[in-house]
Amino acid sequence: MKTPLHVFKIGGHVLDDETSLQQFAAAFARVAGPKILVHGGGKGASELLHNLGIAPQMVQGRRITDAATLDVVTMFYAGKTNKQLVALLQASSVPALGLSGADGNAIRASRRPVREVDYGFVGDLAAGSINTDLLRGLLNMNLVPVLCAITHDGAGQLLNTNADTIASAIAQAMAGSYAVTLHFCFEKDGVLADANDEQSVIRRITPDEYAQLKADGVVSAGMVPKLDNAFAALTAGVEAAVIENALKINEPIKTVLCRS
Ligand SMILES: Nc1ncnc2c1ncn2[C@@H]1O[C@H](COP(=O)(O)OP(=O)(O)O)[C@@H](O)[C@H]1O
Ligand SMILES: CC(=O)N[C@@H](CCC(=O)OP(=O)(O)O)C(=O)O
Repeated sequence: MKTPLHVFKIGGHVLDDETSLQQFAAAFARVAGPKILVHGGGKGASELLHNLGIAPQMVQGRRITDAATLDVVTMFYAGKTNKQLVALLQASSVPALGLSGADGNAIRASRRPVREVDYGFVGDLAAGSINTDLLRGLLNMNLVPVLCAITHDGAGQLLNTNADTIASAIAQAMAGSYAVTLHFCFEKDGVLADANDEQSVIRRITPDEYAQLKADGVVSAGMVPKLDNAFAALTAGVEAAVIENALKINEPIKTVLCRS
């Protein structure tokens, strides 16, 4: 029997609000057993870039990351956001250890090739990108790795990688030795059948139902890459994938994704 491992991802809206973050940290502390946390911060990064006079640019959910943008997001994700989150987790007695993908060679990426769009310093993850030995070693020391969206190419270049993709890649890579549950946490209680009705959580979704929800436009925007990443993880051997409210991770309300 494989040991259970919980891989959590939290995103922009929750990270933006200190009260929500404190509530998440307290709930996260109650999750038993080995766990890993991946965080984004895209919403705050866009606000900061805007304030610095750099126009944020997103194409298909990925940030066009020129050299100036890379500097800002590195300072923001690997600096302020990661360290503030680690401090709040420590305050909730979680033995958190903050890492970028460069630290301990945790996540190696390759710069996205220029095709129709030049994404700049955006990193894609291939098989073998995740340093599973490092993560296993940290978990065996009873530490909780807290990873941000900054990766590296192994030749000295930092890169910006979507945090949902990182969480899914970690879940898939760790599935060889753990029974992994992947949790995508955000500010709603799950995937909603009606975007205007917070009570309309769809409790389970199969791949066929997902295709229909996407075609009908019920699932759109940032939820599409989240569900694509979650279903990809299920196909690649992750035991379970859920979409849930970051403030209610220990409550039964959530969307559970099913293989069929
Ligand atoms: N059916 C749906 N149910 C819930 N959220 C949805 C749905 N379709 C689209 N969304 C949108 O997807 C967003 C989540 O994606 P995103 O903003 O990228 O999250 P994060 O920054 O947490 O990764 C929600 O805030 C919501 O606006
Ligand atoms: C390449 C790319 O798009 N990177 C993302 C990384 C942060 C992220 O994914 O944040 P959320 O999960 O909060 O959206 C970005 O800079 O927005």
